[in-house]
Amino acid sequence: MDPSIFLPFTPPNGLPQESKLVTYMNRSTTTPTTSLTQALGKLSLDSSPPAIKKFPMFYNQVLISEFVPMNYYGAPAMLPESPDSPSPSTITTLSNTSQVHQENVGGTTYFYSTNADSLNASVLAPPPPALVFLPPGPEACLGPPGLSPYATQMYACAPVHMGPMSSKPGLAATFYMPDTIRSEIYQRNEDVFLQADPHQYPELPDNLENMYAELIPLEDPVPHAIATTYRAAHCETGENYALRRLHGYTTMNTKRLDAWKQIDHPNVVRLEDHFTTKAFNDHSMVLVYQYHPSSMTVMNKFLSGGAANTASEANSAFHDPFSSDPDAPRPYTHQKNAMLRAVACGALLPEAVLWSILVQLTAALRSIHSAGLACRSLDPTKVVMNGCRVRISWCGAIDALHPNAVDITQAQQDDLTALGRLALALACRTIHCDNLAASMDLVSRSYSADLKNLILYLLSSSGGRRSVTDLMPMIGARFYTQVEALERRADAFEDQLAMEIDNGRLLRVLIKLGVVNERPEPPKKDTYYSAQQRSTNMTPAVHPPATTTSHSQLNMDASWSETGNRYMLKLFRDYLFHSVTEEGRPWVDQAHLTYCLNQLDGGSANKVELMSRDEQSVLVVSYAELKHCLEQAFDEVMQAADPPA
Ligand SMILES: Nc1ncnc2c1ncn2[C@@H]1O[C@H](COP(=O)(O)OP(=O)(O)OP(=O)(O)O)[C@@H](O)[C@H]1O
Repeated sequence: MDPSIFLPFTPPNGLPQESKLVTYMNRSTTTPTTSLTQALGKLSLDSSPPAIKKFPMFYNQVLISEFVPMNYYGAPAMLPESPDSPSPSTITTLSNTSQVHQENVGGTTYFYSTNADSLNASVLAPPPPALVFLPPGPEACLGPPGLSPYATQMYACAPVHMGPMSSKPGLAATFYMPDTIRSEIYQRNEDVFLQADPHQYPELPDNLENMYAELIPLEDPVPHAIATTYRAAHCETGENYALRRLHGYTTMNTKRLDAWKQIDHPNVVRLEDHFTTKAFNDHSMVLVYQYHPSSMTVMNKFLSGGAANTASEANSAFHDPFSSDPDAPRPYTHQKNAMLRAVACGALLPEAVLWSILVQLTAALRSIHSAGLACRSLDPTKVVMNGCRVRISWCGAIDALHPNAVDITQAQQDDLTALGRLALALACRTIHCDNLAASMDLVSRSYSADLKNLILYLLSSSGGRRSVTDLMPMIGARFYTQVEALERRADAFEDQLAMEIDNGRLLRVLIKLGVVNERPEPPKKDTYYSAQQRSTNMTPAVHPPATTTSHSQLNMDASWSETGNRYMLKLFRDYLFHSVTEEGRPWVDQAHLTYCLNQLDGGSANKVELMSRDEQSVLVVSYAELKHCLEQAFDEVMQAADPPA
C-alpha cells in the first residue's frame, strides 16, 4: 500500500470546516488525553479512567513474536523490520504531498487518494514479514526499531538471564484469573447460587416474619433436635444468611445477644440479628448470622473420617470404623490403634496447619473474652472453615438457650480447655482422645515441643487462672508465619483484582462498541420486537406498546451506524477483530486487541490507521477521536432507548 493514500489528521485549517474531523480536532484539546489530572478529576464509576501506563495483566510477561496484521503494517513506510522506517509523523509529511479526493457523505467527509500509481503501489507493496521476533534483553524494552509499537508498551521485557522466549502459547491464559483462585470462587458461587426446591421442604415456611425467605436446611433433619440450621435469603437485599433456629424457645432474656452483635472479628461468624417466630408452628428463636459459602465444620473436614471427609483433606486410607456411630464405646486399644493408624497412613495434619488454626481461634477467643463473653460451646462442630479461614460459629446460641446468670470467668476458662481438647483432637485426627497419656504421647512424637506445651497448658485446669493472652508467647514467631501467609494471599488477590479492574474496564468499552457497531436500521413505527422475539428470531408483532414510537430513535436515520462517527467505529471494529494476514488468514492477537482497547478507553493521542473495506482509503485517527465518537454514539443510543417523556 502506498503511503500517499494515508490521510493523517491535519490542523483544522487544512480540512474543510464542514468535516466532522475538524470538529473532533477542535474538541481534542479538551479530551481526557490533554491533562491527566483533569481526567483523574473526572474519574467516576460511570466514566472511563484515563490511559494507563502499565498493564498489570502483562506484568512479568515476556516479549512474544507477533504476526503482523495486513492493515496494521500495510504501508511499507511502517514496516517494522527496517531501522530506517519513518515514524508515523513522517508518514504524515509524506501524505501531505499526495493528491486526495474528498467527499462529503451525510455530514462526514471521506478522503480518497486519486493517485492511481499509489493504488497500484499498494497492491504491489512487498508483504510484511510474517513473524517479527523480538530480541531478548534490555534493548527490547527500550523499543528498538524492529518492535511493533505496542509490544514495547505491553510487556515487561524478559530478564537477560532468561534468554529468548518467543513462544506465544499460554499467553492468553495470563489475561485471566489462575484456575486455583477461579475454582475457589466458583465453589463459593456454586453454593450461593444453589436454589431451594420449594417442593422438597414443604414443611418449611415461605418466609420468616416477611424478612427471610427461601429457607434451605444446612444439615440433615435430626428428630427431636433442639436447634436447626438453615440458609435463607433476606427479602429486601437478597443476601444470604445462616439461621440458627432454637426450637420451643420461651425465654425472653436476650441481653447477652446484644453484646454478641457487637463482636466483629474475622474469625467469628457475626451475629446480625435475632427474633422470635411462630412460623415453624412453635415458638422459635431465630439467630441470624453472616453466611459464609462453602463452609465446612472442622468436624467434617478433619475429624469425622467418614464419607464427609474428602480424600484430599483426610487421607482416604485413614478410616474410622466407628465414625458412623460416634457414641459407640471405644476400647482403649481402638483409640490407640486409630491414632497409630493415622500416623502410619500419613493422615496427621501438618504442624503448620495446626498452628494456623490455633492462631485464628486464639485471636477469636481474645476478642470474645475481652468483650466479657464466652463461647460456652467450642467444639469441632462449632468451628467452620472455608478456604484457610477458620471461624467460630453460632456464637451466642448457648447464651440464648441458657440466659441465666453464668460465671463468665469460669466459662472463659472452659473455653480454653475446650480449645485444648480441640487442638488435641486435631493433632490426633480423632475426637476420641480421652486417654490423655496416649494422646499426648502421640503429639510429642509427631509434633514440636511448643505445640505439646500449648495443648498441655490449655488442658491443665489446676494451675491457676489461664488467660488467652498467655498463649501469645507460646505461639511466638509462628504468629509471623501466619501474618506472612495472609499477606501473600492478600497480594495474590490484589494482583488479580488489579487485573480484573482492567478487564472490567475493557468489557465496558466492548459493550459500548457492540451497542453501536452496525446497529441495524431502527425499528419502524408499528414494529415491535419483544425480548422473546429477539432471542428466538420470531416475526415482529405489529402493535407496539406506546413507548416504542420511533420519533426519537436515532433521528429516523436508517443508515445511522454506517455514517458519521459510527463509520469510523465500524472501521475500528474491523481493524480490531477482523484483521487478516497477507495470505488472508485471520490475525488474532489478544495482546494487540487489549492494547488497542486500552488506548481507546484512555483516549490516547496515539493514532491508528483505519482502512475501508474496499481497501481504497485509509483514515488516520487518534484514539482520542475514536473515544469521542464512541461516547457520542453510545449516548445517542441511550437517549433513543429512553421512552419519550
Ligand atoms: N455461618 C455459616 N455460613 C455458612 N455455612 C455455615 C455457617 N455456619 C455453619 N455452616 C454450615 O452449616 C452446616 C450445618 O452446621 P451445624 O453447626 O448445624 O453442623 P452440625 O454438625 O449439624 O452441628 P449441630 O449438631 O450443632 O447442629 C455445616 O456444614 C456448616 O459448615
